[in-house]
Amino acid sequence: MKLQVENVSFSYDEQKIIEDIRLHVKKGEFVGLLGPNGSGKSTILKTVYRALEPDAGDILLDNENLLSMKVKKIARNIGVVGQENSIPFDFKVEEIVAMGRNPYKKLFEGDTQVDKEIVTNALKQTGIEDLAQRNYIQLSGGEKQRVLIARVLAQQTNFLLLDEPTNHLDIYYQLQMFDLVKGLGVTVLAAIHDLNIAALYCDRMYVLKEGRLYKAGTPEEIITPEVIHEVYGIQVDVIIHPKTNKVSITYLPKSLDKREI
Ligand SMILES: Nc1ncnc2c1ncn2[C@@H]1O[C@H](COP(=O)(O)OP(=O)(O)OP(=O)(O)O)[C@@H](O)[C@H]1O
Repeated sequence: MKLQVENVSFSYDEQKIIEDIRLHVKKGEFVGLLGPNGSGKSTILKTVYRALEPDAGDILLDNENLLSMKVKKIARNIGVVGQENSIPFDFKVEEIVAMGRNPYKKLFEGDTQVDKEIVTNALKQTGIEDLAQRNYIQLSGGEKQRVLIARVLAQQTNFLLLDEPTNHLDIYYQLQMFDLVKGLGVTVLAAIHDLNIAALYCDRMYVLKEGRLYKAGTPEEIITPEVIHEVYGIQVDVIIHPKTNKVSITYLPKSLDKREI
């Protein structure tokens, strides 16, 4: 499943939020969206999962126009883990994960044995079997996030859109979740703040600045002291880590003595 975003723009009232965004994600690729707060990462993802309608441009999923695709078809093709964890009613965890199966059902159709096995498996994969009978509303931020990741796993789509999917998770679960998603081998477009995590998992990345694409490339091409300074205005040190063979970044705070930098 591949995605093409072609010259997409979006404004709230008169204010341009993203402009002329061109990006693509090849089948099986893990692509990161980076950029400072407010640079437009969520807005791009929202236009792809149709929460927002672009003012201009096209979005194609496997060459089919996503903007005219039926909602149920989109739900069978695209799984979304958004930033907000709110669920309008207080369902049990297991019920929320089972909602991942809805795109495959007719109205009022119950869960089949296969659905139940898929849900059990998603609970296991995310390590939340113990939470299955708990009420969602009572969970911590990180637990909620794992429930929503389990729901998207139960949805079994070939394409995932992730908007900072692990921002509430401790580092153990962050790595577990990214390993899990990477292991699925599906196509992924993910907004990620943590540059080290992005470098570990992304095949390619796009950097946004003030609603426009600033640069695209591999983690080695993007995560350089120059680019990070231009985009985030901070000093960093970057090495290729001998164990991971991936870019590893150290932040150099302003408070550090200039001579030490
Ligand atoms: N409903 C809205 N009405 C007006 N402006 C909005 C609305 N939602 C978002 N914006 C603005 O759009 C811009 C882009 O926001 P967006 O959420 O896409 O950024 P982001 O890169 O995902 O940021 P973050 O890293 O903080 O999550 C911001 O300046 C934000 O204030």
